[in-house]
Amino acid sequence: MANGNNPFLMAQRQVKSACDKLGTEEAVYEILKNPQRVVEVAIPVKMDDGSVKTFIGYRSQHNNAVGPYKGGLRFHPDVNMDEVKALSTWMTFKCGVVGVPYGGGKGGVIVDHRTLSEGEYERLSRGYARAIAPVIGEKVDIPAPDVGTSGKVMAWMTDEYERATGEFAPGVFTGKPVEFYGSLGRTEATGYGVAIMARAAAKKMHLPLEGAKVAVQGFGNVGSYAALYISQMGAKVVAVSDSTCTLVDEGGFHIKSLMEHLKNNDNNLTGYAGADKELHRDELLTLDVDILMPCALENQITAENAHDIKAKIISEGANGPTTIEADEILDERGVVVVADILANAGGVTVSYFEWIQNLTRDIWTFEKVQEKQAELMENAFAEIWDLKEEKKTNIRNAAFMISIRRIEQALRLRGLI
Ligand SMILES: NC(=O)C1=CN([C@@H]2O[C@H](COP(=O)(O)OP(=O)(O)OC[C@H]3O[C@@H](n4cnc5c(N)ncnc54)[C@H](OP(=O)(O)O)[C@@H]3O)[C@@H](O)[C@H]2O)C=CC1
Ligand SMILES: O=C(O)CCC(=O)C(=O)O
Repeated sequence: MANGNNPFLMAQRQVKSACDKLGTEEAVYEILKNPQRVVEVAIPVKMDDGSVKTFIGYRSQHNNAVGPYKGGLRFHPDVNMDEVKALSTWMTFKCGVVGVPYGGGKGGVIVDHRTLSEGEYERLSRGYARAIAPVIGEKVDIPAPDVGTSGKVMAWMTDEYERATGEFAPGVFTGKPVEFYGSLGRTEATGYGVAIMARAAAKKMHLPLEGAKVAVQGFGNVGSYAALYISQMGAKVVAVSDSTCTLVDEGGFHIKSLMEHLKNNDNNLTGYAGADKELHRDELLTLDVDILMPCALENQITAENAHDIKAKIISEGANGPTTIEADEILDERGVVVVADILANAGGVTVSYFEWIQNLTRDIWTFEKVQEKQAELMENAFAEIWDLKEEKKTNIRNAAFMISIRRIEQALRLRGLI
């Protein structure tokens, strides 16, 4: 990994730049530049063939001045300590952007879960939950799904945590299945938010959403629902991709048919009969569209391809999809980038709603969840847009600035600065 594309260095530069623009005292960056704790665990798993394999996992707890650590768990072969540290840093500022009372955390395991049987996947998930049980808790650190994990994994982990501690603690993980203390609207939440943020940016730019062309990179939890909701808002999703290919349909995809195809095709987009053509997966980013939604992994939009991006709006479903150099190029070219810590904050927002329901034993309707999510994110967008205009900066910097102001207050009131 080139140093410039190390996500943790990138996260630190983003925080520093916003602290400088705000003129905060040095102690603020000094505290926020590193996670408070990073735990590495080795998880032995009995494999189906009788052998034992040890997997390495992490949990990074960035800052808890505002509230318990909060953030997802990633199962992916490229997981590493710096990535987890970066993702936990972004979580702290994401929670500050939408004003939910959490700090940032993130975890991961180095594994390609698709190579595991269902039983091995469950034993690994349970092993990870047991390993981090001493450092998490309903009011300490609350993990959630990310790449390679899902509601099913959160249910296994909640059960394992409860067995390990002897407590009934449904609020220790969020993103659980609705039938197992999950919240209606959590599965859809991140993608829904990415679509709402694209719509808010389009309105500011006087770009009619009706018929606007959209490309969505990554068709997992975030990408598929971002595609579904933006198409329901009137836009035309003309390209989607996953790690196997890019599919193009100039007439606009029927998103629910694509989601159905995935279920019947080993979770791969390739081979979908309803597409005009199939391209290499990376070709999606530079297609001639109005809105681009990167919903896969970090470092996708770089100095190498930023000049070729045709979209006028980018709504970042993924964490860290745009490098700092690419951000500068996009800024110069007038492309509006709705930054990850705002665009994908719908997930943690509805995780917060799930947690409230768990702690109070309440159950909210789908409509209530979506209405409250939309209101919270639209208000955050409006506040950040106004600050961006006032300070003549971009959305990312303004989002970090608003968040840092909130965290700085908590640090001060706790007597840490
Ligand atoms: N889940 C959530 O609530 C939240 C997730 N995020 C972020 O959103 C992003 C996606 O997460 P999520 O949807 O949960 O993960 P999933 O595992 O559900 O989906 C990931 C998707 O990205 C695809 N993908 C992987 N590599 C590439 C690539 N190089 N080009 C194109 N597609 C690729 C995968 O394809 P394949 O299946 O073929 O591997 C899959 O379709 C991550 O950055 C995550 O951190 C942010 C906020 C909340
Ligand atoms: O739902 C959550 O708590 C966190 C989701 C997440 O990992 C993220 O926003 O990147």
